[in-house]
Amino acid sequence: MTMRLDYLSIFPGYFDVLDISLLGKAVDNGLVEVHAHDLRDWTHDRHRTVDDTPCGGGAGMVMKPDPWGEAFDGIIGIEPDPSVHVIFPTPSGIPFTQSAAQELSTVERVVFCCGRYEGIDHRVIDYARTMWTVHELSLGDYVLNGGEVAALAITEAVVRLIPGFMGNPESLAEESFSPGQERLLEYPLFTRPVSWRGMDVPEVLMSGHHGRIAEWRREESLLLTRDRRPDLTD
Ligand SMILES: N#Cc1ccccc1Cn1ccc2ccc(-c3cc(N)[nH]n3)cc21
Repeated sequence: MTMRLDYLSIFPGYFDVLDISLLGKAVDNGLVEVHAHDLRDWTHDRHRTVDDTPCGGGAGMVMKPDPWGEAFDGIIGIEPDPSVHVIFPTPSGIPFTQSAAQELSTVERVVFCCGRYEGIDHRVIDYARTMWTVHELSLGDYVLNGGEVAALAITEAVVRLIPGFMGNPESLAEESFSPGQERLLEYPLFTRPVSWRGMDVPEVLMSGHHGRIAEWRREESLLLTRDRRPDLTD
């Protein structure tokens, strides 16, 4: 299966980076197909206007609905199709999680709608919900200037889970937040040299005793999780 990814933004250049590294390889081997679009291509005025003042007053500007609607018509189509997943990154979205990434990794088509300014006219999202499967997703409780960086983060989390993308899929199964894994943070990792700037790799890891190593790693994960993410231990 090839996943088609479309990105709608006034800064489509953000997505040039998808030609690099593992994602570039996924494109080369046909696992994913990437298309970035400039929202301004669907404006008709001399200034290629995409924003206007908010109805009801307030600070900043809001993205006009018209360019989005015309871009949807051109990129996705005018017929409803629930198999198309449309993602609006937004600070007011539901938290994006590994399980959401897992679900999205099985989808054939994803369209990222990257807003700017103070956000997109709400009717755009309401319209999209009548046509496709819509996800309003937040990366976390902090505010970015637009949806592009969030779209890149979601893309990476999703595409790496597509079967055939990662060289060693077994490593995915062991990761924190993977299904079936206890919700613990990753234990500290070490590699050679065994001694570096007066600091040594913990002896247990050099013991070859797999039972003790597993026990040490679990204990370290429990301590780290309790200290940094007590919410995961509920
Ligand atoms: N909306 C909005 C908004 C509201 C207040 C202040 C600034 C913005 C900027 N902005 C415009 C589009 C857009 C998309 C996603 C995020 C976003 C996601 C996470 N998790 N943080 N920030 C922000 C975005």
